[in-house]
Amino acid sequence: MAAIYQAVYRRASSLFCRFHSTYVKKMRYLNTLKEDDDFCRQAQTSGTFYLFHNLSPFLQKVGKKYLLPQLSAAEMKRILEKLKETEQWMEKSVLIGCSDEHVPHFALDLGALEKSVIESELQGSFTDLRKALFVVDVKDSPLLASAQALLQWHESHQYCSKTGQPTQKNLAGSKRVCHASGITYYPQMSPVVITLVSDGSRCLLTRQSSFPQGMYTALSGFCDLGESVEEALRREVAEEVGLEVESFQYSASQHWPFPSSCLMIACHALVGGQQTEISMNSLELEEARWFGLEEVLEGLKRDHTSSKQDDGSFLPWFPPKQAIAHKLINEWVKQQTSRPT
Ligand SMILES: NC(=O)C1=CN([C@@H]2O[C@H](COP(=O)(O)OP(=O)(O)OC[C@H]3O[C@@H](n4cnc5c(N)ncnc54)[C@H](OP(=O)(O)O)[C@@H]3O)[C@@H](O)[C@H]2O)C=CC1
Ligand SMILES: [Mg+2]
Repeated sequence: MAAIYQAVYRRASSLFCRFHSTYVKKMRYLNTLKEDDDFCRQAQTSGTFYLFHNLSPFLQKVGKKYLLPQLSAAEMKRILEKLKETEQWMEKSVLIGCSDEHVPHFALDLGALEKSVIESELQGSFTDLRKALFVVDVKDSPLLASAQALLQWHESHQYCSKTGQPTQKNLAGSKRVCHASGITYYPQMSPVVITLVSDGSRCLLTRQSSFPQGMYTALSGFCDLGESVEEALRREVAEEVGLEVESFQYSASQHWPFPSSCLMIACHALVGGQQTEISMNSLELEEARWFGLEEVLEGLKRDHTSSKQDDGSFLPWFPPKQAIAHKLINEWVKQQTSRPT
C-alpha cells in the first residue's frame, strides 16, 4: 500500500510543483521516472529513442554534418515491426534525459538485430563512438558518451558478482538488482584527476605511447580507493613526473567514456620555482616536458593532420575541445596572457 501512496505522492508533487523552476521540475520528473517503473513504462510511449548497435551510435550524415537522430515511440514501433520484433524491445532501453517539456529520452541498443535493415530503413549508419564523439555537434557529445556508457555498464553487469544469478534492470536503467541476494548495483564511474602543472611561466604536458603521434595532454591518473582528490593529484604528479605540488585549484569535471567510464576532475597545479626538474616515469609516459606560452599557442592552432611535417616528424598538438584537457590548456593561456607584464 505504501508503494501506491508513494507513487501517488510523487506524481502529485511532480504535477503541482508549479512554483519550482523548469530545471527543478525536470530533475524531479527524471527522478520519478527512475523510481517508478509503471510511470516510466507509461512515459516511454511518448518518449524519443537514440539507437545504438553493439554500443555504436546511429548517425545520419546530412551534407557535412553528422546528426544524432531521435526516433519517436511510433517510429520505434515501426522499426521493430519491420524487424519482426515486439514492442517489448523498447523496455530494454535506458533513460538518458528529458526535454524541458518532460519528453523523456531513451537509448536503445539493437545489437542483436539486423544492422543493415535498420541502416537502410533510417538512412544512416552505426558509427564507432571514438569517431562519433568528435563528428557530432559538440553539444551532443556528453549525451552520446553517457548514453553509450550506461548501455555498456548494463551489458557488463548482467550477473550478480555474489550469487552469479542474472540481475534485472529497472525500467529506467538507473540500476540493476539481483533478486537472489537483494544486492542493488548502480552504474559507476572511476574518478580520475587530470592536472595541468605549471611553474608560473611554463606548463607541463605529457605523452603516452598510445597517443596519436604529436599529441600532448595534461597528466592524469585514477584515484586509488580511499584517496581524496588532493591526495590523488599530489601522488600522480609525484609518480609520473617526480615533482611536488605546492598548490592547486579545481577547474571543472567531465564524464569520459574511454576505455570505460571515468569522472575527469580537472585542476591547475603549481610547483615551486626551484624544483622544476622533471624525472619522468618512463613506464607510464613516453615524454613529459615544459611548454612555454608561444609553443602552446602554436600547438593550439594544429590538429592531427597539420601536426605532420614533410620530413615525417610531428609538431605538438593538443586534444580537441571535447576533452577537458583542452579547457585546462586554454585556461592556462588566458592566465598567462592576462598576467601583468
Ligand atoms: N578527457 C581528457 O581530456 C583526458 C582523459 N584521460 C583519461 O584519463 C584516464 C586515466 O589516464 P591514465 O593516465 O591512463 O591513468 P593512470 O595514470 O592512472 O594510469 C593508468 C593505470 O591506472 C590503472 N587503472 C586502469 N583503470 C583503472 C581504474 N578504473 N581504477 C584505478 N586504476 C585503474 C592501470 O594500472 P594497472 O595496469 O597497474 O592496473 C592503468 O595502467 C584514461 O581513461 C584516459 O582516457 C586522460 C587524459 C586526458
Ligand atoms: Mg597517468
